[in-house]
Amino acid sequence: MPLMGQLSSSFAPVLGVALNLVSAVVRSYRCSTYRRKLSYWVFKRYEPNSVGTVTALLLGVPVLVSNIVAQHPIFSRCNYTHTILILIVTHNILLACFTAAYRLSPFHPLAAFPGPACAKLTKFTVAWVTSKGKQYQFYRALHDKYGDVVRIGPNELSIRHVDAVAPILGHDGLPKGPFWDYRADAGSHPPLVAVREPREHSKRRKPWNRAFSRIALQGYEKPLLGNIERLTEALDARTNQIVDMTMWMGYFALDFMGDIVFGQPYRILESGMDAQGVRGILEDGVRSSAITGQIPWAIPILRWLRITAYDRMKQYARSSALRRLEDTERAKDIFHYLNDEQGVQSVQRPLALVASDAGLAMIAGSDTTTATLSAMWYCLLSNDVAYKRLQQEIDVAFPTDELPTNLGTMASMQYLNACINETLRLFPALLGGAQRSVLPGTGGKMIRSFFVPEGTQVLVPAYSLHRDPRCFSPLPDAFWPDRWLPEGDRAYPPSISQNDPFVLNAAALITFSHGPASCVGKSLALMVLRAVVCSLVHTFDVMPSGDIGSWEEHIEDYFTAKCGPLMAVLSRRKEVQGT
Ligand code: HEM
Repeated sequence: MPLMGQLSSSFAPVLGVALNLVSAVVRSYRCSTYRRKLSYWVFKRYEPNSVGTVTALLLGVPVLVSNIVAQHPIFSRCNYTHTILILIVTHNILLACFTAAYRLSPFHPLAAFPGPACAKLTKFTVAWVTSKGKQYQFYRALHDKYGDVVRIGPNELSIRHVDAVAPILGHDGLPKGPFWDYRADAGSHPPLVAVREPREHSKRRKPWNRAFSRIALQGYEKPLLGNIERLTEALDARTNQIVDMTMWMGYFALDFMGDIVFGQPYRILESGMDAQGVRGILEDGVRSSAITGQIPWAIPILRWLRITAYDRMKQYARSSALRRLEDTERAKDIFHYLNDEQGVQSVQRPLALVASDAGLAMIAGSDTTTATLSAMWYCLLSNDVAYKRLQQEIDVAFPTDELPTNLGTMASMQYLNACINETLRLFPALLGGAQRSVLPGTGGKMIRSFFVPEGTQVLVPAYSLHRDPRCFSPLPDAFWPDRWLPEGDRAYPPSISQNDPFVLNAAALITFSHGPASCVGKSLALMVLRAVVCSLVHTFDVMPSGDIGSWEEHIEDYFTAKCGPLMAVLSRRKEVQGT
């Protein structure tokens, strides 16, 4: 007998029983049409992701109908437990099929938007891509293939267009999306970045605005220069050896942020090692948060199973906050403002809330600064012409051998700031962009010429937008700081001519986001970037060690960028060549 025939004859009875079973279940379900329809309708209409609702729909509904279904003759040999199990399995298979069919169907509100079927079907696709750290490349490849608007989830769009920046992120834009859900235990306080309700967010941002006022920033100058001095000393002790610039930028960022957030540097620069494993705690927390943010309904389950690194990061922030409270000589650090130690507010902020926000300051400040500084070294070490030109500008501005300390002078240095802008463009620390939401009940939103239905999540993918030739041309993928200079000061590389069309759309630079939830620490970040690069380029000659060409390929995107090692050799400059 041919193989197919044998198979069909042996499987026929099994198949028959299985089909009979499914048809019995379906027929029995007809007795309870309303309940079956209820769960499908709820999923179809709301695609819920709260654990309670999902559990009720997946398990509760089959249990509810079990009494009726159990009467059917096909279940006569099954005990009650088996009947329930069969019902749960069949119910969920049917539900998954209906949901999948609906998400791919022309009846879905986002049916008109192109995208890969795997992303339209489930957010697990982006969660998986995120777990590999390649979200930013995934989005870019999708935009290159499908165009400016791509469906990246059942209910989510990525929009790569400068005209989408203001409607999504701006003052009349959209509130934050469910990426930030479940960041705090019930009754506890999410950090500022996770506050989705716009009025609450604006209220919570007030102490942050005080922490980054002009006066407050002046207070952070001394710790900044102190930590740069320690960084310079640590690198000076390692001149003519191979050092990992990413690692040292990370050590600096942690020490500095520890100093200005909690008034206590971790002294990692002095010891040359992260003995408490602070960097690991923060990196694991951010990575876990980036993945689970794609499937936020899973967070309570992971928390219940005690397997979320995000909570370890929160505990760490809390213990740092408690230590800071015991400090009798309280500096005017960020904690000072977040804890309202000036007594500006009529109501004292709860410690849990202050700890949550202080933890955010540590993470938001250190990860992003590390990634941007590493990227800046990569750009400079790969571009000898730019490095030399920057060194020359620094030498002119700071002609003595002393470490540069005048932060005002640095702010006005044209080429230094052009190099920083160009790094922020090519390597935004939040590569994928931040999610916003068209809330249910709002009737939808027009973004450019597209109508985005309510219940849709949207983002502007920073990395893809920053490399869009319609916004930055020529050489959108290359490090060319001159694009940020006035026309007369630009030097053109041989590959391009002065007659090539030039486009610089600064509105498309969203490294610090845009609008009411944009980076509150932007001024501090720029001050730090200028001071670190200025001091090190002034003091050392930094050379790449080996081939650093593939550094860019190893960047991982866990909401904030995680950069791989960048090996370099530093030598102390004999004397500054100032004029
Ligand atoms: C190069 C360095 C930095 C980059 C590229 C960066 C980028 C960003 C971006 C893109 C956002 C917006 C997220 C969103 O729209 O949902 C953000 C928010 C934030 N950043 Fe930064 N950041 C940097 C440095 C800092 C520093 C030094 C701090 C200081 C503590 C800081 C504190 C914050 C806070 C608290 C938020 C949340 C703001 C809110 O939700 O209102 N950032 N940052």
